[in-house]
Amino acid sequence: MRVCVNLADYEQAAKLRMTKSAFGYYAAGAGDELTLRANVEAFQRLRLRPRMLVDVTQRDPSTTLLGHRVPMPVTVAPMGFHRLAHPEGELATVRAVTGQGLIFVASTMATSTLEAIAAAATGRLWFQLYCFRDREITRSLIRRAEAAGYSAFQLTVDVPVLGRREADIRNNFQLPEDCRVANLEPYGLGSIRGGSDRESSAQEYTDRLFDASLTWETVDWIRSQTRLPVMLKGILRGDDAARGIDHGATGIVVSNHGGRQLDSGVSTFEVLPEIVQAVRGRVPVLIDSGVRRGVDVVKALAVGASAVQLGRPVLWGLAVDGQAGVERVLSLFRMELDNALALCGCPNLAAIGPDLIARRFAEFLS
Ligand SMILES: Cc1cc2nc3c(=O)[nH]c(=O)nc-3n(C[C@H](O)[C@H](O)[C@H](O)COP(=O)(O)O)c2cc1C
Ligand SMILES: CC(C)CC(=O)C(=O)O
Repeated sequence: MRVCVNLADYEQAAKLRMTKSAFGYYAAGAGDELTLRANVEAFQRLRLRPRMLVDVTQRDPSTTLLGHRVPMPVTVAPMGFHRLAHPEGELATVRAVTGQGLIFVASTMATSTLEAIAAAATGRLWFQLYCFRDREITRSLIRRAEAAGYSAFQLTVDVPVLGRREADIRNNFQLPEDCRVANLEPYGLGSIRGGSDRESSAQEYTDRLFDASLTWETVDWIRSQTRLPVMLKGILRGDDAARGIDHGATGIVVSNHGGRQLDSGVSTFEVLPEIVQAVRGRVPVLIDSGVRRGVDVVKALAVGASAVQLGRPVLWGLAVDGQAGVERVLSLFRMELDNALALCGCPNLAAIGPDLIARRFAEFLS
């Protein structure tokens, strides 16, 4: 096998190892995948103005997120069904992520229970919450996550219904028999199979069970159920971010679900300035969707984000080599970040500021 030297190489290597249906589920965006592509392109378009003649022999990319010290401003985004990539699924991922001191965000749709993930972890965990029509299920998930030691929630607000992921429809995506929605098993909802043979079973499952009537009142209700911090994941507008803070959100995750929901929706990086401005430093702003290079972290922080969340590349590492594959993906990413910091003249994250951002030539002339 060719050596993987960046995260894109891991995607190619993972594709060779996975079934068409599983790879399609991980890789796909909604519709024409316009937003999926725009996410990566938005990061790529921004150019940086590196600062010279700064002593960068000592470099420290560490930071604090919700009161917890982390070695770099990167968390692993919540993603469902890790066992499609590797038999050890989320357990391998969480060992790799927390082993490097990073925060793992466990998905409601994990193929290991949140309790088993917590038992395998050696560090900080957050729990991603989907709100079910049956509020008792949602309440029970909150209780279980608290009891298992998770320290914050990310409430996902961008899935009132699932986006149309056409790869899944074409492949009639089903979870294999040995992959279960483990957290939902106690409520008799562990299987994602069946439905129409022209649809994705994930679509059928979410249509049946997820609460499409989610509103700001639901955010209040979730907050009333827990004393833990609740971040809102899936915010794409400054006014929604400000409103979220009014409703007690303790963090904003700028996300379009990796281009899997509204196709033609804005890329996350292009709306980051608007959201940073609306938040005014009151809570941390995280960004995901399209982060593929260490230098993207510098770009996000220069615009005012506190951290990024890494999505699909972690699954590619898992598919290629289980825990070791995830460790290697994270190490590569960290090396890229370290290199970018040094070359920008930033010995630490405090040195990253808006002055690093190059204005476009057209703006120069106007
Ligand atoms: C295979 C897959 C499964 C996902 N499952 C969830 C999920 O269960 N809950 C959630 O809030 N977001 C989910 N997401 C969205 C991610 O949390 C994140 O927003 C996205 O992957 C970031 O984009 P990127 O993959 O381009 O880095 C999923 C994404 C992928 C690719
Ligand atoms: C089954 C889905 C709801 C999981 C998810 O969030 C996704 O596939 O993007």
